Amino acid sequence: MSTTHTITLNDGNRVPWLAFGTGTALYGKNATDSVRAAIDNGITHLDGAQLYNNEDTLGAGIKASGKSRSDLYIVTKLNKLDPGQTVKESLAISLKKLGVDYVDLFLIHNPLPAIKEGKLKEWWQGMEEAHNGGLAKSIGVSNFRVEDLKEILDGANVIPAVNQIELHPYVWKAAQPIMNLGREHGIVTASYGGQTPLVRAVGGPADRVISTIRERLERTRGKPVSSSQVLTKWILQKGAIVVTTTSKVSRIKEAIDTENVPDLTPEEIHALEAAGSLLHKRAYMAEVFGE
Ligand SMILES: NC(=O)C1=CN([C@@H]2O[C@H](COP(=O)(O)OP(=O)(O)OC[C@H]3O[C@@H](n4cnc5c(N)ncnc54)[C@H](O)[C@@H]3O)[C@@H](O)[C@H]2O)C=CC1
Ligand SMILES: O=CCc1c[nH]c2ccccc12
Repeated sequence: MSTTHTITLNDGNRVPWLAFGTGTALYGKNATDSVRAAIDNGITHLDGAQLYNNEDTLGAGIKASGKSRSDLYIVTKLNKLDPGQTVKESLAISLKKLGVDYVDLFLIHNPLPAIKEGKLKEWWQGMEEAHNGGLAKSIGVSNFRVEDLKEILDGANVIPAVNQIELHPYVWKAAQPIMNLGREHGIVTASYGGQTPLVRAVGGPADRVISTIRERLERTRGKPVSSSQVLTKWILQKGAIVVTTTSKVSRIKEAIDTENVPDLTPEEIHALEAAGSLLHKRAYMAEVFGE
C-alpha cells in the first residue's frame, strides 16, 4: 500500500499528499532506519531540513530503500547562511549529504534569520537562483506570516509553491489570514504538528467532536477509523499536504489508509473547527509567532 493522491502546486509539480518528517522525534538523530521503514511501507515523500542535523542519515535511508530517485519526493529546508554564502551553495551542501542532485522542494525554514539581517527578499532571490539552476524543482517557505509572505511576493519572479505551517484545530483560527493570502496566490499549505490535539493537548475541547466523528466514519466505512485519521482527513480536506512522523509501522500504514476514510461532512468540519477555536495551542515556533 502506498499513497496515491497528489496535490498539484502552482508551478505544475505534483506532490504526494503524505510526508514522513525527520524533525521532532528524529531531530539530531540517525534517521536511516525510520526513513527506510517509511519508504518500505509506502511513503514516498520525505521531509528533511538542515536544522534537523540528519540530512546525511536521511540520505542513507533513501539509498537503502533502493527506490529510484524519480519515485521519491524529497524536501529540505534552508536554516541559515554563513557569511558570504549563497543559497545555492548552502543547498549544494544539503544535496551532497542527501546523496541526490536535486530536491523536489526547498523551503526557507523560518523567516527570522533572514529578517534579523534585513535580507528576506535577498534570501528569496537566492531561492529563485537555486530553482533556476535546477537544484530545486519547486521552492517555498515555512512558518511565514502574512507580513513575511507579502514582503517576498513584492518583486518575486517565482511565487512560493508551498508554505509549511503548523495546522490543526487549535491553530485553525490563527492560521486563517496566512492561509487566505496563500490561497490568493495558489500557495499550497503543508501542515505539520497535525496530531497536536491527540498528543500535545489531550483533554482539550476538540476531543469529544473528534470521537463523535470517528464513530460516524467507522460506521459509514464498516472498518476501523482512528482519531488520528479524523485529524489527518480534516487536513486533507483543507487541500493541505500532511507532514507527520512516527516510529511505528502500524501508524505509517494507518496514515496512508486515511486516503480510504470517507470525507467529513461540512457540519462535522464546522463542529471540529468551532471546538478548536475554544483553545489556542501552538506546539512549535513560538519565536516566530510570539504566542
Ligand atoms: N517546518 C517546521 O518548522 C516544522 C516541521 N515539522 C515537520 O513535521 C514533522 C512532523 O511533526 P510532528 O509535530 O511530530 O507531527 P504530528 O503532529 O503528526 O505528531 C507526530 C507524533 O504523533 C504521534 N502519532 C503519530 N501517529 C499517531 C497515531 N496514529 N495515533 C496516535 N499518535 C500518533 C507520534 O507520537 C508522533 O511522534 C516533523 O518530523 C518535521 O519533519 C515539525 C515541526 C516544525
Ligand atoms: O521544523 C521544526 C523545527 C522545530 C521547532 N521546534 C522543534 C522542536 C524539536 C524539533 C524540531 C523543532
